[in-house]
Amino acid sequence: MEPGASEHGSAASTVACPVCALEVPDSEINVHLDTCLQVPSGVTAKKRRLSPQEGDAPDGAPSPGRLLGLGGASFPLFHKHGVGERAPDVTPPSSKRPEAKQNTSAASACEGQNQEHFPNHQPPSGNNNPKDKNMAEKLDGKPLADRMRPCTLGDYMGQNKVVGENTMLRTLLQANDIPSFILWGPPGCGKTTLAHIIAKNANKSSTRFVTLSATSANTNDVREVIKQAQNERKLFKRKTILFVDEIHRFNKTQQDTFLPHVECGTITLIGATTENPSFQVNTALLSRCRVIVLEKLSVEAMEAILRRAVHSLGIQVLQENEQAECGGSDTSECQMYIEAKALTTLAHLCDGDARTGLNGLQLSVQSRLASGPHSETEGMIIKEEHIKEGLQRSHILYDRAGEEHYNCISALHKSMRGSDQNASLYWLGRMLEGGEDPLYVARRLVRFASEDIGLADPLALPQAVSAYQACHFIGMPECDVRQFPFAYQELSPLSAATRGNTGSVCHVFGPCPKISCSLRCIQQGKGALKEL
Ligand SMILES: Nc1ncnc2c1ncn2[C@@H]1O[C@H](COP(=O)(O)OP(=O)(O)OP(=O)(O)O)[C@@H](O)[C@H]1O
Ligand SMILES: [Zn+2]
Repeated sequence: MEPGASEHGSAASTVACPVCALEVPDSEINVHLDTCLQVPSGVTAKKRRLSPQEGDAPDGAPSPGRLLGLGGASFPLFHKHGVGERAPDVTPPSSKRPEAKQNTSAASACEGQNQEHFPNHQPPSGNNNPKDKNMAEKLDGKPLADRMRPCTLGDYMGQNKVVGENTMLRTLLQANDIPSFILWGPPGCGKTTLAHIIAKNANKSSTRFVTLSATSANTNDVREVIKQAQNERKLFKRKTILFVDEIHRFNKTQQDTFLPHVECGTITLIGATTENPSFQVNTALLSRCRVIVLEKLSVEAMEAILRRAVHSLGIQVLQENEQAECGGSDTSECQMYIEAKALTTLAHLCDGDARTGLNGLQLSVQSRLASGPHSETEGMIIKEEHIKEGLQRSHILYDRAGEEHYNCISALHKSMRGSDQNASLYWLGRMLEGGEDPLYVARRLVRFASEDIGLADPLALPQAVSAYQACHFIGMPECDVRQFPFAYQELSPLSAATRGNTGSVCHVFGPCPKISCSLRCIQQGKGALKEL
């Protein structure tokens, strides 16, 4: 049957789908097309002929025709179009479509912030308090970090150098004049979140927002997006912003695909990467995009993010001298509290990674809820120890093969050069905890002994070399205890001595020689020397 032409009287209000040729009621064609166009390319024509109802996945499950969005939410490809204004797709529908990778709206993650959107689910058994049930419902389903993803720059904490008042990026965003740029920063510092905010606030009638993740997309997906972008520009005068998460995962050839299209403005590219773009992104692409560096979130920003989450869960922050009170005589009124100190500790421990912080909070709350009924006279309190338990060990960013590997060894070298015992101990601990090869660090110590101490103490080099050998013989995990810090213990005072500073660190490891303990103390700002 010819598309759109129907001779049957009864079919006057139906129209043939240009994709699968199925007759669909006029009013449902847009919905049908959304489903029909996005059936994975491998699906046979027979399967394509499903009616929209049949094609839909069962309640709650993402249908095959839907594209996975950030954080697991799903969006139809033409999400932005209202049914009435929906534009027909001009690309051949049979061509391969990106499956489960692309997403044209980043907006819906923000829905999660409203409590109504929390899915219904049974709370853990063993606790029948209705208030707690409510809390458990809020915490079930999507991870808290994803649910708390801010939608406005107002809720976006920290990163003032990049998006603070009067910064260039902020001004451009406010003017809806978005340049191509690459966001570079450690995990959980808000790269994806910033892209979400841009998507949410972009002028919908003039801008289309598409998301790809380089972890799952391939060159064909990129070409597809570019083809659509060209059509959108030609036919509807809409520009396309393409957000590519983890852009460093694309190899140089794949990155080349973007070049001419960024150059001529068919797409505005926003890339996000945790790796140094100078090494991982094509120079040609770099010259077309500004690199914007996001920093690890500060402890203050982390606290603000955590407080916002705590507030949204209805948990009250308990100051040091405050007494937790049950809201009423009825247990159902019982309030959950979190110690202010616990929040601060969490903010310190997550090392500027908001995702880790929020997920740590979620875990502590959930485990507190699951621990069963609590006292009827006292509210339920999340204490520092619960937080620590939730995080298990201090979260430290380390990447043996990437950027952090060089950052940390450089920091260790420089702290030793500066005779800063706590700092060098911290960096050493951080590397060993992160799984670094101890011999790599020991080799650096040898270099340090010859370069930085040199003839000021001729014994430095033999000591460093014997430390290297000791590590070589013993290996991890034993060199975590005494053996390995030995190298540090020997060298740092030597460095101190060469600078006329006679500080000794022999007692640094004190009664607890485990480097991980010292690390934790330093991270919490206590200082290993004082603590142990
Ligand atoms: N600046 C911020 N303000 C408020 N919340 C933030 C901020 N940065 C991150 N978050 C929270 O942390 C979560 C993770 O952040 P996001 O996904 O943006 O990290 P990312 O930098 O893209 O990390 P990755 O490189 O691992 O993808 C978000 O869902 C959000 O809840
Ligand atoms: Zn169809």
